[in-house]
Amino acid sequence: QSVSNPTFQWPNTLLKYADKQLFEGQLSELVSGCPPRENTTIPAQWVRLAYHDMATYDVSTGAGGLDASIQYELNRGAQNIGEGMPQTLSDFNSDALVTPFFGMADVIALGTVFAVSSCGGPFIPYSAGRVDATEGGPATVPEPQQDLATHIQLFQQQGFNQTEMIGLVACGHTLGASDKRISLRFETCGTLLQRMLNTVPSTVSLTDPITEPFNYVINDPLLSYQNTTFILLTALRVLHPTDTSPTVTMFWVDQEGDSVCPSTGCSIPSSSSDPLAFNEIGIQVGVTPIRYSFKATIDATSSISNFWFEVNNNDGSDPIIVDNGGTGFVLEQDPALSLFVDIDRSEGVVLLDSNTEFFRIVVAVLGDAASASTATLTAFTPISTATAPPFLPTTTLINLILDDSNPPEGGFIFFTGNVSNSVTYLDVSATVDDTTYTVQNFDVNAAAQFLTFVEISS
Ligand code: HEM
Repeated sequence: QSVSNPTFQWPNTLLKYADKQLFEGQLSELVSGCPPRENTTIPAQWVRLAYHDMATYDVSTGAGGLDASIQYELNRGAQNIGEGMPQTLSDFNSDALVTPFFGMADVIALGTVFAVSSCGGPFIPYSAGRVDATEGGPATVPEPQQDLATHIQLFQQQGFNQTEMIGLVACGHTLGASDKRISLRFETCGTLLQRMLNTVPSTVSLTDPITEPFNYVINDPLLSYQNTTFILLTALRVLHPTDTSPTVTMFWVDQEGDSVCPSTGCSIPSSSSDPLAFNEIGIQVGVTPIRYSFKATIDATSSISNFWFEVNNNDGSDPIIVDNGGTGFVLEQDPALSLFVDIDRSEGVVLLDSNTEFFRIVVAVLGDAASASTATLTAFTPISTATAPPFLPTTTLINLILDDSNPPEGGFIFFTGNVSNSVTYLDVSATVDDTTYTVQNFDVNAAAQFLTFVEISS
């Protein structure tokens, strides 16, 4: 039995994150088992919020739709009444899921996928890429005292005909306080709810729907410069039936020039293999995700141009080459090897007195000490500390300083700066003489598990 799930083409930060949240993410735990809250259920509150957010869509102008404008629309009397609305947004805020490329609107849609599934409804194929509004939309949520003609007209404006309206209302309302969950299983519920979630402003384009976890997803490589070598950390998520025990090998070739790798490439076996936990949606797929980790030591002079993997199922079948659709996983000199967060030189710091933690980030930049150079971090914090919606992430610009404790070495200079442990993503930028290098969407959580933590008591 072979697994033939869709192929993931790296790098695609949005798709990779969407796959991870859909099949491994913890948001699903908040609605596991269709739990009650107040006189209703959490899933019902999440789905109602998604509909009310989407209900601003106007098919004639292409404006509105699922865009998180609901964050600014909660003071509209009858339309968005109820504690379930701010509570739902608070659930989403506290899960720290938004990123610079995945906003609250994508979280609202993801929440509906989990909510519907947890109450016995169908799996809704998930697309990401929504764009968050910065203000409220028109007040076009249908109200119960309006007549049928008004409801029909409002749904038409939202892109749904009369039959679809009846279907969508039925699918949504079986999630509420009443216990008639049966109609969620209507075949059409999945289709109608998917359309509801994918009703977005006409200027927005969504990813193709994700229906299954991708085969072979790699972790973005993490680098460190150490004593004439690059240390490269990466990992490959492999899905396989439980009756095989594959071995996975990483290969790479160097930059043209001084070759130290044989013509077949340098290679190393995985340093560890660990089962990954899929969430309730992921488990339904029925395969075991395993993460194979790699730590490659690469001669810094011959360097690396691309890498790939060989998955051997050890069952007599030919090994599977995982090479990103033929190109390999390419590391360009600029920016990947010219500017990187140095994972071994960076560290976690625990302040024992206050029991707080922060990260001391060290950035390696190609250049010599005499170069005129500056470096900055843009730090992204997903969780808002606001007590009521809108819950908005914050970004902070941090000027880095030359790092005394990491003097220039191997053609690199090292900058440092501290970021709070509530930061999840970093953009890094450095200018050396007249050259600017930038790295976007560095995943702090993914890096944090490789950091050394030091404890200090002042
Ligand atoms: C003519 C259109 C609609 C009208 C007039 C309407 C009206 C209402 C009203 C009055 C409530 C009770 C709110 C409360 O007091 O908590 C409600 C609940 C709900 N509605 Fe709608 N609705 C409409 C369409 C939809 C659609 C299309 C969906 C989703 C697909 C939806 C999903 C829900 C859910 C899940 C609840 C239960 C919320 C909870 O129990 O907290 N509704 N709706």
